[in-house]
Amino acid sequence: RPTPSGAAVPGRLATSQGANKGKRAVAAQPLAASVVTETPTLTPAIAPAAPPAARPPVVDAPRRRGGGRGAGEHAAWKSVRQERWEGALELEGELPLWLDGTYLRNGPGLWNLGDYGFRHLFDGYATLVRVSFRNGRAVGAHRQIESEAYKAAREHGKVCYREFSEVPKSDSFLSYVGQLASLFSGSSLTDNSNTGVVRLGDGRVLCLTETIKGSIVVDPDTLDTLGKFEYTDNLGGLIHSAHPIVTDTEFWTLIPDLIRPGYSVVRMDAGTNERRFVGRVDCRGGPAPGWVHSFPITEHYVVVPEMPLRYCARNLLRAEPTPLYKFEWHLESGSYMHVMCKASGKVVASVEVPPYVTFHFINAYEEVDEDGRVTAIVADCCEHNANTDILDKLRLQNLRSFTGQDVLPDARVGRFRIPLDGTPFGELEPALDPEEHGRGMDMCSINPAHVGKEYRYAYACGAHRPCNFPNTLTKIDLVEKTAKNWYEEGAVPSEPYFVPRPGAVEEDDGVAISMVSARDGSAYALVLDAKTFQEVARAKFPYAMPYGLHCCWVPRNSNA
Ligand SMILES: CC1=C(/C=C/C(C)=C\C=C\C(C)=C\C=C\C=C(C)\C=C\C=O)C(C)(C)CCC1
Ligand SMILES: [Fe+2]
Repeated sequence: RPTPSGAAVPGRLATSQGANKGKRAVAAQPLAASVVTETPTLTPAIAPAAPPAARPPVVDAPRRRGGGRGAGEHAAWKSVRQERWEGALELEGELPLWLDGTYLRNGPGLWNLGDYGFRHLFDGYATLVRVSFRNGRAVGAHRQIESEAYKAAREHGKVCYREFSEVPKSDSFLSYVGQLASLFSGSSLTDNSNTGVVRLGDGRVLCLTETIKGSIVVDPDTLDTLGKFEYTDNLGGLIHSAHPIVTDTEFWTLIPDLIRPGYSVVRMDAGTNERRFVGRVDCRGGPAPGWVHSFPITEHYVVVPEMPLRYCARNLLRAEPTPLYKFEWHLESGSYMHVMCKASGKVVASVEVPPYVTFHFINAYEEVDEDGRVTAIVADCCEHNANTDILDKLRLQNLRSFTGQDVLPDARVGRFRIPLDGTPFGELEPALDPEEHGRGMDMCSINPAHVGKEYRYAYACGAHRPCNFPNTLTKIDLVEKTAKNWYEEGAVPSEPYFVPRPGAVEEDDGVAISMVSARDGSAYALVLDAKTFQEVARAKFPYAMPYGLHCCWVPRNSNA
């Protein structure tokens, strides 16, 4: 049956009123077509195109379908059960009236193809969630992003592109040869943009992953997939950082060079699709660049991390996942931090630092002496104690089998100090006692007005132990070196996203919004007062919502 998007998905239509029957639900404005397109319980989240007998043999033994309703499995790790939904959300508490705009959250929400369950959290097809706030009310929605990878999987009932740990299974030697060829061209890599979502300075909203082809433009109101974001330059490359730094006027990103190990630092003006080359950083260690999921900038510099967890072209080609997926650990190669001047593209510092593992930089800023000269760069990140175990812990099987044992590896706020005076070494120390946030630390945000500048507060996910995944929200005070924590038994909260109050002067004047998947299968957008870190409201979805990664905020009429 066609859904409003035209996609054929098995299921039934129900109005949001039906879904919310008997509850105190208030619509922000009349919703013409508020629909649930739901798949019946325990049927595939995506219908296979052909009956199993007609499908080519599967090389890998199919894993038991994850995402079932098995007791003990948390809803955070189960595939979203509908292709799309929109409706008014039931409110508990009072939303601030100034909160006027749309919170968007991206993430890998669909980990099943028929009976086949994906392995890793990062493999899932992208699910975009929206919560629009207006006049103290909230309307929610979600929708699958229509990447080529997702559309092909839906059509053929199998993985057709190379995901984080999943690869297409060849059914013949010829198709294997074809796959190898497509791999070298990059065309077999996924465009499943399941990682970040950013609002560009010109108002376009982009969903992103680490492949350049996985930059997809979406409509923040309808959640329609509008098409590929085509970069009109000739910079090439297959992968980039999943987290560009975006301001009202520009977009900075890093493009790793896997052939001649290094990174291109590039910049794109708002309103254009053309990235411009700013400069190149050569790697100090080998055999490949370190993984750059994110990086920080300051007012005048771009910080380029080179960690010993490095890309591995061979692992990109492998049919079965290796222990570190597309990466390899090269402790002997050293760990480095490089600093490039934004204006000249020159590398002004390149220092060796203690080994580290990070996905997410929090922020960076310049340290100046009494004459106003920049003497060092301070860069903070969510650091996993130089331990790659976290990648294995994020396998779905591990996430779904929490037995009460404390298995989440320790993490901290790692603070780098990179001197600009030619000293060959930089420092890496915890910015505060990690016990303050339960030794869990990832998925961070800060007040956007402080990007690249001195700052005091960061919002992130921390831990209340024992746990197998970050299960608290934490507000870090980097001056007092303390944390305020939010915790609810059985809750799996996603990145707390800071939204400033319009006109705010103080850094923490605003709210932190997080989507929470609760143990009882419910899900809600939690709004915390960023100053006190106390709950002000929750807007409840009438169905379970899987875990998601990153968010952005689109203020109302920001483009008018
Ligand atoms: C890495 C490559 C690819 C895919 C990357 C994807 C899909 C996502 C990466 C997401 C990350 C690193 C998220 C980190 C989350 C950390 C958490 C929740 C930590 C919690 C710990 O306490 C492609 C697209 C397959 C291409 C090759 C490289
Ligand atoms: Fe990320």
